Amino acid sequence: MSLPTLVERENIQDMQRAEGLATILAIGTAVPPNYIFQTHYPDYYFRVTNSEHMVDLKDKFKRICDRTLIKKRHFFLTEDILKENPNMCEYMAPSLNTRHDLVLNELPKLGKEAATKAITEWGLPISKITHLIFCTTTCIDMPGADYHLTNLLGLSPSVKRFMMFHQACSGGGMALRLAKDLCENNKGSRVLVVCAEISAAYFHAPNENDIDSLVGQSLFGDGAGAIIVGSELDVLIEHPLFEIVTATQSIIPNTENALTIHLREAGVTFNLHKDIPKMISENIEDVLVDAVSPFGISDWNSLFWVVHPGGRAILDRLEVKVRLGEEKLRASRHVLSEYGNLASASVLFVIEEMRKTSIQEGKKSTGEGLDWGVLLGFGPGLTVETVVLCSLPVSAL
Ligand SMILES: CC(=O)CC(=O)SCCNC(=O)CCNC(=O)[C@H](O)C(C)(C)COP(=O)(O)OP(=O)(O)OC[C@H]1O[C@@H](n2cnc3c(N)ncnc32)[C@H](O)[C@@H]1OP(=O)(O)O
Repeated sequence: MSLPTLVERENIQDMQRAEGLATILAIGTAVPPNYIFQTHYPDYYFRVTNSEHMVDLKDKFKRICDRTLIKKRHFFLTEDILKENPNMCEYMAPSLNTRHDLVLNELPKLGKEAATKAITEWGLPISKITHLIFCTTTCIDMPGADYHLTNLLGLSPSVKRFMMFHQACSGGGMALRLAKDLCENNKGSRVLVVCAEISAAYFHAPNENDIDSLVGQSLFGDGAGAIIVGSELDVLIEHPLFEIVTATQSIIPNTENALTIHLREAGVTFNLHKDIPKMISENIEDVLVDAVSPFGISDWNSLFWVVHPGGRAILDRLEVKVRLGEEKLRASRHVLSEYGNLASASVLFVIEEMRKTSIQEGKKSTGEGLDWGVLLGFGPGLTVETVVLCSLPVSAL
């Protein structure tokens, strides 16, 4: 038998590719039941870390918490768990083993809760999931959370798994970028994306010489988001929510040390430069021009916006810089207020919030009635993940 010719090989490649854009087909989110109101958090945090004597630092922390515009955050960690694990409450004490042991089982379970909601909404049998992408900054272990989630959900043992460790807040956009490539290049594929974060990895006691870390303690919460992506839909069962038009990544010049995240014996530590909001806002217009001007769009207010709610100041500065109407970042501000910064999972919560309110408010499309939108994730680097989306008619849902 002769080997396939070049033409025949190209035909094989064509047959392997899907037609049409990768499309978001379902979304699910989950949070741990335990939550703390932000107004109560300074008292709680300084009490559980035995830091009540740091009166001035606590006052500063209260000021920071007030300025976050976060209402509440959900946490797997409880006061009882922290009492049983005092090394987590001592500033930078070796505690990586403790943190990993606590989180290892919980992370796939939280991911399962979000994924189950997405799979139920999607409507096809679970055996149709061909790929799984699991993204977390919370713990590094093998076999990873992708493997455990495969077992918990009962996915096929031949599901093709991708484990994305330690990608922080740009991880959600990155996972969507990978899902798009997988769907469009593998006919018939259905990709389950799960981003799950448990902030126990980066809970640290206060220290007056580490205000970056203190700022982080006012921001991060726990949550998991799941999305199913596919091309060439089964239109009788599947309901498209958003098309993924393009997905790109860029580095903001000269910001290498602005946001760094490290895995240490004390858990995940981070440095947050005070100027992160300024650095993002001053560069975002260039990113937008690259991403959406090829489609003839230059009016940023004609887009719907799914922005990673990294902190109130990031949203405020971006809104001013690109002259957005005050309602444009409503979904991002809502997620920040209700859950805090959920790192990689945040953008999935924002897109879920956008589709939910678009339906509730009788808008014509899933993107607040608009056709084109942009999803922005920000992570260490500073790295920006930009996903251009098209919304779809609500009437078809
Ligand atoms: C994990 C990832 O990959 C991506 C991420 O999302 S990382 C997280 C990104 N988020 C951020 O960087 C936070 C952005 N910042 C903010 O949202 C706001 O600055 C904030 C809510 C934290 C505070 O609000 P604000 O309007 O700046 O309040 P402001 O009154 O100026 O600051 C409060 C105090 O915090 C201090 N502060 C604020 N940000 C600081 C920072 N990054 N480092 C050190 N100190 C900081 C201020 O100096 C001030 O101290 P005093 O009260 O003693 O003067």
